[in-house]
Amino acid sequence: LSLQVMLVGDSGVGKTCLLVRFKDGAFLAGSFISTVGIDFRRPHLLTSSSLLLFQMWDTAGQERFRSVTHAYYRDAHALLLLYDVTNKSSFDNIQAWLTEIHEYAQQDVVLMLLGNKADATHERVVKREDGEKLAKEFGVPFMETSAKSGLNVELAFMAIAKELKHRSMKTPNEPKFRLHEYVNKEMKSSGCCKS
Ligand SMILES: Nc1nc2c(ncn2[C@@H]2O[C@H](COP(=O)(O)OP(=O)(O)OP(=O)(O)O)[C@@H](O)[C@H]2O)c(=O)[nH]1
Repeated sequence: LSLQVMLVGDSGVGKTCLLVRFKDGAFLAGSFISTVGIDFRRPHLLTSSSLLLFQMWDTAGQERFRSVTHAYYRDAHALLLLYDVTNKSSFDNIQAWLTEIHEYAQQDVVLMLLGNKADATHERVVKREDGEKLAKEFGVPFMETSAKSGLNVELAFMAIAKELKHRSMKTPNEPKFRLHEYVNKEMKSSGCCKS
């Protein structure tokens, strides 16, 4: 099963880093090299019952590459929409990203909202509750992630994979996979004080 997954969101929110963390288990520290146009990677994920091949499209967040990325939305099975919890405008732009997604992506595209850089406690300006609220408003699953610490990275990709796998099987007797419930159950809190 080959799944086309696209990472979208403002420039600098950590799309490339999240993908590298998932693929190689490493964090790209230091200088920030902005993605030009679109970057293709092919990691795979082993679930309990099968090997899932991901085709990952790491898109450029910069405005000047938007027309390039629009062309790819149509083929995406899933979209990971990222904002940066240390950057308010990346959060404020989520609505605009959602409008764009509705315009260009397939109607049944699997969508998940991710608040990245959850490790950056001191620089945080967007509260987790704000992310949760926005996600609820738009009916999309949400979690905070960190490409730096690895928080929820595997889980985000695994949740997407499970959802897509269930959709592709189309076996009527199989209980429906509930992405929201799975995410809520499995999600690790990034907060210090939640029990
Ligand atoms: N603290 C922290 N920094 C991060 C995290 N993820 C990414 N960064 C930093 O944020 C900067 C931008 O990361 P990228 O992954 O290149 O951002 P991008 O979204 O791919 O940007 P474009 O390619 O321009 O769209 C880099 O300096 C990273 O080191 C994270 O989870 N925590």
